[in-house]
Amino acid sequence: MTYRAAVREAGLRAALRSVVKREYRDIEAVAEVSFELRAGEVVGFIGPNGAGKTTTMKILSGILHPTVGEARVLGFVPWRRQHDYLKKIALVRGSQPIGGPAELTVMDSLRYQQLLYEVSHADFRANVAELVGMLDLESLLDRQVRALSLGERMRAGLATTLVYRPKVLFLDEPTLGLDVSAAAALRRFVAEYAVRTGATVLLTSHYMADVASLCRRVILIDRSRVRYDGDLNSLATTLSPYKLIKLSMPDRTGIDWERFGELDTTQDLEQEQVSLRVRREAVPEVTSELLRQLAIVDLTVEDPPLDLVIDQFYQAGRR
Ligand SMILES: Nc1ncnc2c1ncn2[C@@H]1O[C@H](COP(=O)(O)OP(=O)(O)OP(=O)(O)O)[C@@H](O)[C@H]1O
Repeated sequence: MTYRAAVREAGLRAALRSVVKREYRDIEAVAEVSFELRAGEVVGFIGPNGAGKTTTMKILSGILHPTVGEARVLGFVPWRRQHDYLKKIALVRGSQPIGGPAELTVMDSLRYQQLLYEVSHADFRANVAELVGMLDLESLLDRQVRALSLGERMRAGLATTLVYRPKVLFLDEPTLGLDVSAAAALRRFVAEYAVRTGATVLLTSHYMADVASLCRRVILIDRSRVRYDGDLNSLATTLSPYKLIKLSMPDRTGIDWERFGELDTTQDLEQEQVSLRVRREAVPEVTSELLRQLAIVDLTVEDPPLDLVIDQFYQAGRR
């Protein structure tokens, strides 16, 4: 997907000139992105700002027509926007949690969706009852959408989107701006919804907690290309050549840590702890040297935290 974006220099003169003669620049948003999801999978789609995640979601949900390339979801070409397709999928964006007129109450918004998506009365009643329970919406049903808080809007938005039971869900930063407990509640809801309905979910989020709690598989894109597609647990092994050796010892004076590895200062450690970054292949040898030479009380070898690994990966891509 290449966007054609209008550009101009700063200043009033350039602004006036651009009214007569517009200049454009091509922006390649999604280039080498290719993947396949199995029905019922919940997959994390992660990447730094501007990587092309939202553009991919918009293509797959039929909002954007890509400049080149192919996509099929449930056998449909998304950008043909066939009614039968749109009834089976949903795009939920954390930045715009709920659509439709903001003057409506939450219940009216649900009914509006019922008409739009032709949900039978029986299905509507059953789905609303289930969603109201799962999302704790009872007290919000008679409230106007415009007067809801961000977290409440997200819950109401999920209910209005899911009331027609889409089979494929595109969740674009669903926890954006939510507090810790609202984000955790949303994660629980998505996990439970996916299990109950067998929906396929593609989720973008900058919070690794979302991805780690919901997805076994992640697709990592950077600068419009897929850089990793696989098991979340293997991500650290693939992206980072280092492990962390954490050790506890009461007396740490006069030790030249550089002989063993690189001191890692990114972690919150207890007073007696030290964390060393050591290349994976050197871990057995360094560990035995540490134990032989120093009076260590406790030693563990860990993969670096995923957030850190991913951040380092993003930083490396910027250089
Ligand atoms: N409507 C548009 N016109 C021109 N360029 C666009 C448009 N929308 C997005 N882009 C550009 O396309 C690239 C990918 O944007 P996209 O929104 O898909 O990224 P993202 O991975 O979702 O980022 P973020 O994490 O910041 O939401 C960026 O360089 C962005 O500036």
